[in-house]
Amino acid sequence: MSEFILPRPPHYEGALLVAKDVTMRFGGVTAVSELSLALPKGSIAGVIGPNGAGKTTAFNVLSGFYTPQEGEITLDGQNIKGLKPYDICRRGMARTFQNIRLSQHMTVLENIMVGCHVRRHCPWWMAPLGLPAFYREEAAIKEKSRLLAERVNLGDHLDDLASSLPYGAQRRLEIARALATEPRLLLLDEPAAGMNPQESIELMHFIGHIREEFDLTILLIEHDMKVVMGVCQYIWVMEYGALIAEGNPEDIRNNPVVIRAYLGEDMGSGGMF
Ligand SMILES: Nc1ncnc2c1ncn2[C@@H]1O[C@H](COP(=O)(O)OP(=O)(O)OP(=O)(O)O)[C@@H](O)[C@H]1O
Repeated sequence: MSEFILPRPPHYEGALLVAKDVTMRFGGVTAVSELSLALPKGSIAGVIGPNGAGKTTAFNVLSGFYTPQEGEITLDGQNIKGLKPYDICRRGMARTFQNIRLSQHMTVLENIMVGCHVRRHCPWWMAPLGLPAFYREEAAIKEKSRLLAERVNLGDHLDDLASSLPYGAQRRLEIARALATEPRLLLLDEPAAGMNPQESIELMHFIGHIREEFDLTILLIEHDMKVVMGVCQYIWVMEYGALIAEGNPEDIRNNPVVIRAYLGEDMGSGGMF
């Protein structure tokens, strides 16, 4: 019997996001190597791997921040490789960042409103003309943003600067801004980073709830294995840019190749899964 569970051929049927043989190089460094994955609609899935495995680069490639040298990427059957992040966002993919990228000098409400502008119908030049349609839409955007702020427990902080929020709240604000773009697919890059154990548990419930409420498919990168194992139905494992394993949390937890990849980082298998 084989010692480990090899990555399976992706099941493209019913997948919202598909990557086929995607390779991304930076000069001599191959950050992502022949990555293939198919993310089923409505699922919550994770990408894990040791530091430098290529996870964030994979997210940057999937969301249009980098164009890979090789491979194909489709969202709901449509090619998105080579499109700009804004266009990919308009097609229904939103994301958060490993290093929080909020407009720190803007308020909570303003940050969420920025996300809403992706779906704005009235062009900016209507504003100086004082056209009522523009102001009606602006009011609707404000109301939608207020409701989203409430949804992420920031309803009492609408006028606070993003920079004044604690770390965990900034992460929730990033998620609210992503939700404001009305995504079908949400990519979360290390959503539990910097959170204490109680906040991480709340985050797991929150991710499950927003998936239901907003009819989302969610792909996340996470180092906190309790969060990954608790919330993901399916997991891809990367090492040195390539997939080394995939499967449900049980498969991954017991996969010697995965344990070895992490042991190589001195993380130990006992406590981590
Ligand atoms: N813009 C870049 N230019 C050159 N090399 C890069 C660039 N971005 C990433 N890399 C390299 O690609 C490899 C993968 O990095 P990446 O940040 O994607 O890993 P990661 O799995 O997200 O790591 P971590 O868990 O530490 O965030 C690393 O060797 C990194 O140094």
